[in-house]
Amino acid sequence: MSGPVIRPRLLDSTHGSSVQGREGGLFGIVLISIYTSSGNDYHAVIHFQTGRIVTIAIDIRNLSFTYEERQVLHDINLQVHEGDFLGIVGPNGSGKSTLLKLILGLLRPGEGSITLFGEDSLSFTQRHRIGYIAQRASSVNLGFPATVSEIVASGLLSRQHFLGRLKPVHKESIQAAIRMVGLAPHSDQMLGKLSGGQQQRVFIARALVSEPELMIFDEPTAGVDGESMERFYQLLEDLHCHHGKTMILVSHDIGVITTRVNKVACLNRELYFHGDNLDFIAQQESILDRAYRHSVQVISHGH
Ligand SMILES: Nc1ncnc2c1ncn2[C@@H]1O[C@H](COP(=O)(O)OP(=O)(O)OP(=O)(O)O)[C@@H](O)[C@H]1O
Repeated sequence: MSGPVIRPRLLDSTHGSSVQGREGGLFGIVLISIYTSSGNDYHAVIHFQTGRIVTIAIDIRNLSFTYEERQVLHDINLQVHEGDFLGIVGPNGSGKSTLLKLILGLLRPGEGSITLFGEDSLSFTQRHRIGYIAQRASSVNLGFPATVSEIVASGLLSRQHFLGRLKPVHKESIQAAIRMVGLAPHSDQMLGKLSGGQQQRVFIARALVSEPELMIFDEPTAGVDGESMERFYQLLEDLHCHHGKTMILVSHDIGVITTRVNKVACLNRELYFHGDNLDFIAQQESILDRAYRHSVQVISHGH
């Protein structure tokens, strides 16, 4: 039998890593901790079926958060594994965006901790590993006079590149990101001339250009028409299945959550469910009933 595949960034021999194992017993997974001489403590899981070691991209432990005097997140424990496509669902005001802001290091946890690829979220320095796509309408001024290529190029700023000094390799990355989202014929067009669905894909290309491993989408289809939405979800599936991206998608649309993602988290201040989408579907009624406190209105578009 061939041994587990160990990804180089997980076990960096220059750090003199060692691996300790502990049987988890759940779903044929062994939890391991990898201690490095640099002091990082990476957590990972070994999947017996595939023999792969999978990094825990996000590790949220005992997280609580309060705005002024109002607690909006209480004792959240959640792990996102490399390769997950996690859908986060919950009613209005249930803390979904707040959770994303905490993951992105924009807010400080009141209690508990968030670890991104083994580093504390507040001191995380490898921002290019995470792509964030906000709600389209609120993210930029759509009248801003810039072409698709220029908007996508701005995604390289997080890696300290400057537009005037783009090297051929960066220009190729920009065009590759534009091709990936199917907008090659529009690369020189002004953003404001594109449809809502196309504009959304420009923002995805902007996030893709720094080659993130983890992509986070906050209500990405708000204001996007049905046909564009279908194309948009096909793109997400492609990024997940064929480009190996780890994905988090916040959506009110429970129909999308259950059919497009492979993991679901149901949030309303507390975490009411976290697990496989098929398990969520099987228990959906009782989970939503508890989480939405009997005021549930399930929006399903039957994708
Ligand atoms: N900066 C802030 N200061 C005070 N309260 C806030 C702030 N931001 C959000 N809140 C409150 O915290 C709660 C959670 O908000 P959050 O935006 O995280 O929820 P959400 O689940 O993303 O909601 P929606 O689905 O409507 O976007 C809400 O009651 C909101 O009014």
